[in-house]
Amino acid sequence: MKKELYIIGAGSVGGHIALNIDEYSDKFNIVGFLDDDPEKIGTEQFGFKVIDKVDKALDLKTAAVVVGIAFPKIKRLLLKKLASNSSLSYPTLIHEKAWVSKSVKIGGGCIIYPGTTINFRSELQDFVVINANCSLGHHTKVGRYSSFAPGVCTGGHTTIEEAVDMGIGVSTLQDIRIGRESTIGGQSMVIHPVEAKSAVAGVPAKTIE
Ligand SMILES: CC(=O)SCCNC(=O)CCNC(=O)[C@H](O)C(C)(C)COP(=O)(O)OP(=O)(O)OC[C@H]1O[C@@H](n2cnc3c(N)ncnc32)[C@H](O)[C@@H]1OP(=O)(O)O
Repeated sequence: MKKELYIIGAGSVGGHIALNIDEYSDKFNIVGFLDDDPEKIGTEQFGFKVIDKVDKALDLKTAAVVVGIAFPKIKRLLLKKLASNSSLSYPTLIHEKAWVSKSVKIGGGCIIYPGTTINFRSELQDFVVINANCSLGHHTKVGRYSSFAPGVCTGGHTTIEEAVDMGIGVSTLQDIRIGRESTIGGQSMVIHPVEAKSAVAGVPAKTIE
């Protein structure tokens, strides 16, 4: 029997999952969205109803939930709130056209979009979103809640800590560490370690104000 699946966030990530769930898994029936935007509640988005606010998930019993939100800090805040409902489960969704090497470890609640490749001995913690056409080099480590926009390429042994926002088309040199809660601007080439809670951009990536 298929399990009921709620999608949190009726935005671009949630919409992508709603429209393409059959390419991720045949184990779920989407019930609808939960979203805090009052203008969306009661409307239909991407073919499914926006049923209620996110808090509704606190009352659900044994449902599966996908957090369709890319912004790491919003994702983290929301998941900390939902942690009080221990009956929720968070499946990891990997698109059928992603390639994941043997020996890769992927935590719960992750979303891996099509076209992405993840090379050997990489590790993704919980609630990581990897958008389309990313290439994660061998031994890449990604901390929980971090998100990659499309086209991010990591060199081997890159370490990305918790809740990092990797902008569209970012690349990293091998052996780079990016500190927690940092933001990396689109199309940046990261060649030096990035301190926690900083914003860097450019080629090579430098701190921006
Ligand atoms: C499918 C999808 O749509 S996924 C989402 C795709 N979108 C992204 O990935 C967005 C990535 N975001 C960015 O690159 C943003 O510019 C950020 C987050 C790095 C910075 O945004 P803000 O904090 O608003 O910075 P702001 O626009 O004020 O720019 C600050 C300075 O950094 C520079 N800067 C900003 N982004 C970049 C960048 N990507 N590369 C080089 N320089 C940049 C600006 O030119 C500016 O420089 P100045 O002070 O000399 O004029």
